[in-house]
Amino acid sequence: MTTEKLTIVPPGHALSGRVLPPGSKSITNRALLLAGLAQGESRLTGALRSDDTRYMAEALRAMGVTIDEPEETTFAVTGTGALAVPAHPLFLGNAGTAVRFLPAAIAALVKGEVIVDGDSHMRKRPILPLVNALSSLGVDISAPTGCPPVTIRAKGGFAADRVVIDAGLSSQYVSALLMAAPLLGRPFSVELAGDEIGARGYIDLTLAAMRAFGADIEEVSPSAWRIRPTGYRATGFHIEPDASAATYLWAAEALTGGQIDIGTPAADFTQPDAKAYQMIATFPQMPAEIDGSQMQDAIPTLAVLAAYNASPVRFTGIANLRVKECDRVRALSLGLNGIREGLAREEGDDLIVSGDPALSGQRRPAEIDTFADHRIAMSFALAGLKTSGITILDPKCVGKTYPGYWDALASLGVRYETGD
Ligand SMILES: O=C(O)C1=C[C@@H](OP(=O)(O)O)[C@@H](O)[C@H](O)C1
Ligand SMILES: C=C(OP(=O)(O)O)C(=O)O
Repeated sequence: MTTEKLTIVPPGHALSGRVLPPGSKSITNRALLLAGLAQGESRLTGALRSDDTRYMAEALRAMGVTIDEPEETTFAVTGTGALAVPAHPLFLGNAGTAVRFLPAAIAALVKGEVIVDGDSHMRKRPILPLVNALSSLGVDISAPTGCPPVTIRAKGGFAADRVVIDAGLSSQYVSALLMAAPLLGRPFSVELAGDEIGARGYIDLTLAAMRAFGADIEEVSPSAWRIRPTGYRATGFHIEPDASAATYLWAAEALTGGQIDIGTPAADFTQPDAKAYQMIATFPQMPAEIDGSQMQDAIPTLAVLAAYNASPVRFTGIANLRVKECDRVRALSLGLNGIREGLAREEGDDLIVSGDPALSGQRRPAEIDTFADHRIAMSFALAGLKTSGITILDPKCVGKTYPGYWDALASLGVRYETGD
């Protein structure tokens, strides 16, 4: 996909067929890291190959981990139980999982200076709560802007055995500290500063992956964990398909009245975004209010679907969508209002989508600014299934988590006009 823009041609028929979403980004990047921290060879199957997982794999390679890619969806990872000082700053694009997970593991294992950096979007995504938590553990770490780049002068361990972390902005800070904990020489406790945590399900994904690689975790309370210093054990690990990617296929099915077999029942996913399936199933009678706090990455999908719903939908609990790959609340309201003025409005951090089934079959030329955000591109493509004239700018940004997205829709009969 080298084209600058892509106009979706509404297929005019129900989308039916079989499309298997790629492996989970969240689980692949956890598994790559944990396998890289273990001694010996781990074989990761069902894995995602995309920009985000490439950045994680390249960073681990730069620190001495051997990673082979024998098949399209398999990584063979051989770790030594140690991480070397990389020769260059680690450039991690806009991969939140890599940028947030790596500094804690580096602080725990590396002896030397490491710079963790990302692209211009990542340089606007906050990391200060994690930096402050690591500082409180005696780690020499700085991020002058509160966002990457982050400089860690690592001493290979922490000076305390308990950390309190504020996860209001991102659960990834908690996951980072949890995954570093088994590497320390003594038991370590991770506690949340408040009860409020969006995306709690991602912490459960972290705990499950850690346990699969041999970690011993006691859940002291719903917001506190005690982890024994076991290190990690190399293992074979299968990664389930990506639930956030699945939401586009579920929504395409609901919008067009089709039947798309994604190969995995919604109830079988362990990722938080699978909860969106129930919401999508209510279309075109979606609820008047949807709390997005526990299925954040599915909100762009649900918001574009809501544009075709019979009644308005208010999305709440989505404040931290403003600090994702872009300000998603703004990108959604701009894109929806670009399709039809008044289709969406922001109220504080809530997004209200008015719902206009008459958009189906209309021609509404609109160029959707994706702000290089894969989820904005993938969700607005759904509008293009029903309304003609929807043009997605920078369509290749889907490579962050779903490089095969445009081909997947094409395999269901969707056609495109390119703007080149
Ligand atoms: O831990 C993870 O794998 C993720 C956690 C969520 O981010 P936040 O914790 O920053 O909300 C989610 O949006 C992101 O796509 C993946
Ligand atoms: C927020 C996302 O990604 P990350 O934080 O991992 O960059 C996402 O994939 O929607």
